[in-house]
Amino acid sequence: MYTPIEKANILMEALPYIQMFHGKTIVIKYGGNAMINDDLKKAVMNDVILMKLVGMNPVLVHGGGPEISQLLKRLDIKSCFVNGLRVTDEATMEIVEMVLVGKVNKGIVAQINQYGGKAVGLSGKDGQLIVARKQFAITADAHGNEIEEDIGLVGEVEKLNTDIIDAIVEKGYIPVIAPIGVGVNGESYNINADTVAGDLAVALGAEKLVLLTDVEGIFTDVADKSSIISSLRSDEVDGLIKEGIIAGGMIPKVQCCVKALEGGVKRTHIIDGRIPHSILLEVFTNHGIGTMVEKA
Ligand SMILES: Nc1ncnc2c1ncn2[C@@H]1O[C@H](COP(=O)(O)OP(=O)(O)O)[C@@H](O)[C@H]1O
Ligand SMILES: CC(=O)N[C@@H](CCC(=O)OP(=O)(O)O)C(=O)O
Repeated sequence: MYTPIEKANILMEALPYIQMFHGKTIVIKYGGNAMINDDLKKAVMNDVILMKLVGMNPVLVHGGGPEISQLLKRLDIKSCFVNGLRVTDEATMEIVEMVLVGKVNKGIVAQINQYGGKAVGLSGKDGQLIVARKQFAITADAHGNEIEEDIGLVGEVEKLNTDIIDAIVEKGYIPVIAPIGVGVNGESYNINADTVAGDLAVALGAEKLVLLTDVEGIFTDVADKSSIISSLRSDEVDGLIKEGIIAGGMIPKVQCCVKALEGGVKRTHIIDGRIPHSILLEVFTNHGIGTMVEKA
């Protein structure tokens, strides 16, 4: 148990961070276990509500890959990934949009509102927020030559029209964004949620980008928990990828941090969404958690 003075000191630790981030935008990519476990879910929602109430502007971008895969399985549609991106034909796109926009997005919005926050859900179609174009996956043919592989309705961000976010934030709401893009002919595109979060952080001139994941952060040896890298410079990233130290799903995450830093975002963090209130610990305390990726 803490004494009253210890409790007061803990609260005071947050003051410089509240001052530093007052009026500033913080983009949070919400995904992984923190989206499945009820207690973790509640902790994330309350962290975001707290940030908003002390004058920060949190913007939540959510994933939902596991929920999409679950429904596809129930419908007997196979999930297939190339470079971590879901191959998306028309039938899959319909499910992706139903799950992300209809279910996940509205679920998050309802929960934030239930806990006393004010949230508005958007997909990339609302206010033409995320204009997208088709993305090809870069793979290799049998001779090792680089080729562009058609992965269907997977998109990349072409343009972000952030007016709708500005309007919502100005009215005191927390924007909750599903990573669905809209093409020039009104067609839907499936976009990786980390990518949307990174691009949006740049477009909004965010102070911070926080990516929640299911590991403690970036390790030099994934098998050795003591090898966590607490701070990484953006010019070290390519070398770690080439050496195979950063691999798999961590590659797009760290690359999206680098892109965000190059686009002017001050700080980017990859943190463990399995820790209750990990966002609070990162934003409001002296001992940030996970891995911070900073500009070289
Ligand atoms: N150097 C590394 N440090 C930490 N995780 C790594 C590293 N290299 C590869 N990974 C893998 O990346 C995974 C995180 O990516 P991913 O599973 O796509 O996350 P999410 O589901 O949160 O989007 C980790 O679970 C881990 O298996
Ligand atoms: C193109 C692509 O792969 N899109 C992702 C979109 C959801 C997502 O990114 O969810 P997570 O963050 O939970 O992985 C998908 O279809 O799974």
